[in-house]
Amino acid sequence: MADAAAAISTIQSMQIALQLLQTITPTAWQYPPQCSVQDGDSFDFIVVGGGSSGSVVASRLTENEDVNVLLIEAGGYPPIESEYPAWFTLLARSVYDYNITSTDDGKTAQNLQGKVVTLNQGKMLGGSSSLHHMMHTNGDPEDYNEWARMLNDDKWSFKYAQEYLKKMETLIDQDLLPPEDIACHGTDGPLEVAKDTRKTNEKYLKAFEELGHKIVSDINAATPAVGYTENLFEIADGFRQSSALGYLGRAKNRLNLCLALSSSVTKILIEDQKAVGVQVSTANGKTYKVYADNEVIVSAGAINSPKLLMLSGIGPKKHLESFGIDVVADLPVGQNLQDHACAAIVVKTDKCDANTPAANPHQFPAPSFNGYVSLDNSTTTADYDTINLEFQCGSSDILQLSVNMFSYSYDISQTIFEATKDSKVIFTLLGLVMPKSRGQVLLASTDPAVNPQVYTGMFSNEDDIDLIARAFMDHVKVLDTTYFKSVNASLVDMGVCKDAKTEYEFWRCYAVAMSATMWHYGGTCAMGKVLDSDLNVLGVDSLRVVDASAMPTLIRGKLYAGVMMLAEYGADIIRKDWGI
Ligand SMILES: Cc1cc2nc3c(=O)[nH]c(=O)nc-3n(C[C@H](O)[C@H](O)[C@H](O)COP(=O)(O)OP(=O)(O)OC[C@H]3O[C@@H](n4cnc5c(N)ncnc54)[C@H](O)[C@@H]3O)c2cc1C
Repeated sequence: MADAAAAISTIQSMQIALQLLQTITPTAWQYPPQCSVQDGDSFDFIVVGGGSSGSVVASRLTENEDVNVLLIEAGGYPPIESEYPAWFTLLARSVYDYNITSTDDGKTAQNLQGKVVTLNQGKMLGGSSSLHHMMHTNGDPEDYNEWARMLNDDKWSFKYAQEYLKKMETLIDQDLLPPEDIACHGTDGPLEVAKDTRKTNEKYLKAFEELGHKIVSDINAATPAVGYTENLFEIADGFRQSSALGYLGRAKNRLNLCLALSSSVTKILIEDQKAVGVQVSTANGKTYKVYADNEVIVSAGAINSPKLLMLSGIGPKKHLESFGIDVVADLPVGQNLQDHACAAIVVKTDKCDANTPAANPHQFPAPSFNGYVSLDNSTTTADYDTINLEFQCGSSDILQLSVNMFSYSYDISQTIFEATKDSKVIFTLLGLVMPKSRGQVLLASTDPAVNPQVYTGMFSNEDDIDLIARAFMDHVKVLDTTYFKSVNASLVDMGVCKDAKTEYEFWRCYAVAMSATMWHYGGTCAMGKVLDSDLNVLGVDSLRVVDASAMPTLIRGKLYAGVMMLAEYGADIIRKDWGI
């Protein structure tokens, strides 16, 4: 416990020291300057939230210099620790995070601190892309084809979505991939991505190959997206490539883009079922109203977008009425919350590598490889994925990750850390790529400063528990492969589920006991439920939602690339609708 408590206190001290550095805004030069906004000002478009999606929308709309856009962001410029890829742990639970936690359901997350999930979300320009973990995966082509089927609108099918997946990116270090993979990538988009290849991963990939898994050079080029692979990251020249850097960096000299930072939208102004503007509250206590001649676009993320809509009278009628909010549109806002539920295991070896160099802050903090696995022949798409990280003996990184990022309890974090004291370990996060469970976001108060209530709904669907148990049983077969046997690999005992009678029972219990988030929240203002397939809010004119909440389902990968595709596509739909 002593080490875990010390790790938290070290992180908190570093966060405070770095906050002081941020008072001179050392990173601001890379982004648009702030502009002065007056009560009553009007713009062609107002974008709420300068995060991953909002940066895309504001940047794409202002490519036309006849169009003026106000981008309103609750946070400020990203701090220096956001730029160094290895330092993301310092951003979790800091002033750059909304510090939203789930509601204790008495079943999941019971080995996380406070028995709740810490639902990190970036509160700064670039939003969650300024603090996330930078793994760049497109999901499976079938994910988008499924959206098209659900929405009865072919424009979301992969053949069109792929154009936007390519439009957003520039693949650098092309020599690390074969030509057929390169053809699946963009070459002049705002977001730079690169492959992270490390020699130490070879033995692990070989072990999974021995079990019959495919090893793929690039999961984004694989159809179906199944196999084991080293990762592509949104890291270029040693720095994080957030959407703010990529998209707003390009727009920093545009006079038609007005950026308001440290400003929270507290309400969407709606007259006669038409969004006409927004009400804003600034960090220094000013409030004002601004107006949109064309549209208001909400890009506040999968937790804050539904909150803002509900505060503005758009949401489930009964729920809004219970808070005395006048109902503008009765829609299932906040329902359908999805996340990639997961749980961690740690495998311990009898090895310690001598003379390991200090971690390079310009790289992802540990060698990593991911697996996307289909459990049986009845499905061609993946059922589960794993993120696998190798940590050296005595690594304090794994402790910080466990205690501050995953928020495992001090006891569990200490158990993990003890395991590394005399052995190299592999930390694996195993999750379901297409969970059936659903949660919900509800208002906790009519005060816009209060975080909403989030019920993750994790493992509320029995099929998810069955699937993840089988997935764990499948994954741990790797302990019987040549390499893992040669280093006497064994699972670290987390002290949970001692009463389980069978292996299947153990993993069912373990997955729930050790459940955590992959931070891939989506679906809370889904197309087909709250939005039409052009991202318009049903029953309210001149209002769209463009962010992770608009996704009808998650994608079978990490979420960001899919969200960016949706934002690129959304910006194009808006431009076409307005002929700009
Ligand atoms: C810790 C973490 C790790 C992750 N790792 C990965 C990964 O490795 N790979 C991957 O693909 N995905 C990852 N993700 C998921 C991915 O980052 C998100 O799905 C994606 O960034 C969401 O984009 P968004 O535009 O919906 O929301 P955000 O990027 O969160 O943007 C929302 C923005 O709106 C602002 N805002 C909110 N409310 C208001 C308001 N009322 N007024 C004004 N502004 C407001 C916020 O401050 C924020 O800037 C991770 C996410 C997290 C949190």
